[in-house]
Amino acid sequence: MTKSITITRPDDWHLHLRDGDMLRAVLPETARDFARAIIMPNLVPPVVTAKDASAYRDRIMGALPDGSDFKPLMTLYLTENTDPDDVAAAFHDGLINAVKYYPAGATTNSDAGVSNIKNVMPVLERMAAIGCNLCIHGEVTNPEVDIFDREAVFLETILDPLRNALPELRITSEHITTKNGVDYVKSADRNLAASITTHHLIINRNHILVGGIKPHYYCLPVAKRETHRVALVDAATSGDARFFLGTDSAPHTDPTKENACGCAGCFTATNTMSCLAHVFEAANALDKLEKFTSLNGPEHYNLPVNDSKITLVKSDAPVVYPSKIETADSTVTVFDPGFDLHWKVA
Ligand SMILES: NC(=O)N[C@@H](CC(=O)O)C(=O)O
Ligand SMILES: [Zn+2]
Ligand SMILES: [Zn+2]
Repeated sequence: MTKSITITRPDDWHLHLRDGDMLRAVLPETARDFARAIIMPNLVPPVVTAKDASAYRDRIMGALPDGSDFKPLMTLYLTENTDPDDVAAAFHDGLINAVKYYPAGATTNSDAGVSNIKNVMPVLERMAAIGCNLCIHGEVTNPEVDIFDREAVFLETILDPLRNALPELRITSEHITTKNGVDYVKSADRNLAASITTHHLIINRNHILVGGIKPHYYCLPVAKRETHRVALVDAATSGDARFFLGTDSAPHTDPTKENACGCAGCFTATNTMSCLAHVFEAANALDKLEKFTSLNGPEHYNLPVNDSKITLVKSDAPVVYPSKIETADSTVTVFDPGFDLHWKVA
């Protein structure tokens, strides 16, 4: 039996495209299904100034497949030396849609991030005044805090005090992985939303660790126990406007993942819409998929909804997609949900 669903073309509110050969390899995977994406600035060196963002946007546009109308939404990487005037000018010019806060040392290429939030308050105050969104990787880095508790501790010790100090600041709590994150976002009546990844709707920590270590399921924030995954699915499929898709598709080459000190990141760009249709159908919530992938994000970012549509078709035979994509020097493994996928973008 064939089933289909037509929805507004989706956007990805958290995406890593990298640069150079990797950019050229992964960009078509997102541009195929998505109209826009918020582009993460954690390159080496990071995208810190308006000038950096403008040059990076040009490189992305140069790597787009012919005829693609995909639009990258640029961000700046917040450092303790970020100039509020540079951020304000970039936002007013429409060059950037958000600024990204990485706690120093929390994740891939975050060393230039924030060590003490006090040192970035002038930038955050300016962003609150002009309506520029702050995207946050919400994990503390204190070595004493257990890695599975780092998100919950961040909410209590950094995010909540920040929101009390600057209630006008618009914030995206990115890639939330816990029921604590869901509940915290639900408790906010304005200026706070959360992105949820594709893989955190599918895997829990057992998938990473049971029966041998699975490097391609290792990402940050690390997947938590099943009760948290269920809370994320409930939030994503609820239709609540405060939750939307940010895939956090984060390509690393196979040798850097399958390594004694493997990199964090799951590459989901290739099969994200197939995975999401599966998850939403299993939750009896296919009618909420469009809100999660296409409507709630633009509302939070004060952007128009896309006018084009996509159709997802369900077939009896499993969808065939590559298990790896090629880059100039290596391969990148595509996220394996662990079950057959039957939905596909037509
Ligand atoms: N999510 C990840 O595990 N990795 C991301 C960084 C990030 O989003 O934290 C990356 O850049 O590889
Ligand atoms: Zn992150
Ligand atoms: Zn990310």
